[in-house]
Amino acid sequence: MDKIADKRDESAVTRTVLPAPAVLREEFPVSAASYQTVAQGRVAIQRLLNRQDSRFLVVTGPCSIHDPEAALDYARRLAPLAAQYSDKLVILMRTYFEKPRTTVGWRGLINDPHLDGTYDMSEGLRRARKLLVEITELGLPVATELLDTATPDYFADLISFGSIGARTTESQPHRAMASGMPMPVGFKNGTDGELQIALDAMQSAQSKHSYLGFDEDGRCCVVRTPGNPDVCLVLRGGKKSQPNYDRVSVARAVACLDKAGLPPGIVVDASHANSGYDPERQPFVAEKIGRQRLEGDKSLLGVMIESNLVGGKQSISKEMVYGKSVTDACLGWDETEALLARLHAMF
Ligand SMILES: O=C[C@H](O)[C@H](O)COP(=O)(O)O
Ligand SMILES: C=C(OP(=O)(O)O)C(=O)O
Repeated sequence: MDKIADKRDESAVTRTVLPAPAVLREEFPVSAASYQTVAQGRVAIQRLLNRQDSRFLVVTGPCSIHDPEAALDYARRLAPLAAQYSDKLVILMRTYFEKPRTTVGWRGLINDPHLDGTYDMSEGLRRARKLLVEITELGLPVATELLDTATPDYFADLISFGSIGARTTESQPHRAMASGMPMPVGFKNGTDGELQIALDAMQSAQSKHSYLGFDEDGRCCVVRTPGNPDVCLVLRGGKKSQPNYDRVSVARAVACLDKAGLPPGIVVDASHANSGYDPERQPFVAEKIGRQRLEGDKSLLGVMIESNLVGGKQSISKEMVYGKSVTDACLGWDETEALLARLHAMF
């Protein structure tokens, strides 16, 4: 009998060992100030989810962080506003270090911190953790997308709100990972606008799971989770320019949550398909959500904004503009500051 020729070259796959999570946690420990910020951020969101707090949630920051210095600059501008508006708004900074791509492209600071295809993930994880410590020390809580199921081991202790993205909401490993996260987690509807996968994900994440993961020393282990009671739905629109934040879409989402026995908490991503990928439309969407909420739709907990120091986006090159997105186009700082003031005045 002919032998089946196996033409795969297994030596073509290489592996580089990373520092264990415990090593980075020791290198960049959580200070007392950071601990307090993270805990207060988590409690604030839990209270919004449980209707014990009627403030409006605003998660704002870069689509992706590629320059920690610019991100810290953004945080230093946002932190005083978050404190100033804290009577009516719960403001978190969007600190996204991992990017899911439709096909291929730069995958974020953790994956490729030098933006040159060298994939120095050890440095990427260090930069991400260091920045999270620095931002939370300013008293500003942060939100991030939990994209790779292993990376939260390196920084979950610094995050107040996690998000599972449109491309991974249907993934079993992400649901299981979210079920053990120590912070509230929002699940996005699918890129095609499908809500059901997010509802299923919320139900799954509320349950206990056991899955293959890692301990703080990086050893492979069975991770057993208690289930995460603090979950919500994030509406991000469907294909390209198909928004789902209008009254009818929100009412439909609330009815679906109710039918599934899930809490009626909804956050609206004012970017992506909800703004037709036009960053200048985000204020319109965010203010519309604010008005819908004021007019009685209490299921609307708040909004997410993609914003940076400079509006728009740029390609990765040798001469990049400071504070400008290298992934989706963002709203500029001045417009963001004005939007926050208007949202504060609205409530
Ligand atoms: O928020 C970011 C992007 O929309 C997401 O990473 C997909 O980007 P892409 O379609 O450019 O790959
Ligand atoms: C990738 C993102 O969003 P979505 O999953 O909705 O595409 C994001 O918010 O960075």
